[in-house]
Amino acid sequence: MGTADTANKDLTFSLAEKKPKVVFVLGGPGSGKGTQCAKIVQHFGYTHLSAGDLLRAEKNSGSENGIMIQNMMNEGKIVPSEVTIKLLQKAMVESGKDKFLIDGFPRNEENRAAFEAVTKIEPEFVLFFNCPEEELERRILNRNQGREDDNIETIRKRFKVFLESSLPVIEYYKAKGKVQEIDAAKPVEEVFEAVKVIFTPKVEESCWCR
Ligand SMILES: Nc1ncnc2c1ncn2[C@@H]1O[C@H](COP(=O)(O)OP(=O)(O)OP(=O)(O)O)[C@@H](O)[C@H]1O
Ligand SMILES: Nc1ccn([C@@H]2O[C@H](COP(=O)(O)O)[C@@H](O)[C@H]2O)c(=O)n1
Ligand SMILES: [Mg+2]
Repeated sequence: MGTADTANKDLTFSLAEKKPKVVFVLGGPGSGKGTQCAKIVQHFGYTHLSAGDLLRAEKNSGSENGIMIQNMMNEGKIVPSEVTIKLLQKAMVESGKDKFLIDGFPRNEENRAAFEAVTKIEPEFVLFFNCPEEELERRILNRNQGREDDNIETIRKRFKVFLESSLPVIEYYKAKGKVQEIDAAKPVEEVFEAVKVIFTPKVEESCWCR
């Protein structure tokens, strides 16, 4: 067995031991996943891992996959799961934490099935930020963070990929009763009020009767 295979097995083993709590955060490009994750981190102590940010960092690190990642991102396409899952596993283990918001993953059926097969982790639930395309387009074109894929041509490709490949994943988790859907077209603070309700531990009704 090569050193890379051994390293991957070690990552898988470390994660399986920890049994981390995972929430998948999904929604169209520009729906506010990153914005709301930052707030959830502050209020509820999760660790935020954005698959897109990890891929951008990997691309910028000069890795052997750098050119492939850049080409896929510029086309709004989804990078093979093997690459993204390794980055996620490494980030989870290296963080030393056990409560994660995994933002922008799984983006397609391949991502979903491979993550489950490799890590054996089932998400606690899926947070889905639902927002109309015109609003997504407006937000991304105003984002100004220097992202190469924030141009109208790539935005439209990303939105098409979202409809064709990512929505079916959301439907898969809906059928399992795991989706918490939020109206993400509202202002940031209003969206976060709805998010807080989901993350705030529920007080059992029976507690009030005692
Ligand atoms: N509820 C909101 N109302 C208006 N603007 C918002 C809202 N939420 C986020 N934004 C703005 O929209 C832009 C996109 O937000 P953000 O980066 O959080 O989205 P994202 O879902 O992570 O996008 P991507 O999938 O492209 O990474 C940012 O400029 C952000 O400030
Ligand atoms: N699971 C994923 C997530 C992202 N990508 C690629 O990164 C781009 C940007 O993602 P954001 O979440 O930061 O918008 C995305 O368009 C994909 O090209 C991926 O391949 N797999
Ligand atoms: Mg983001």
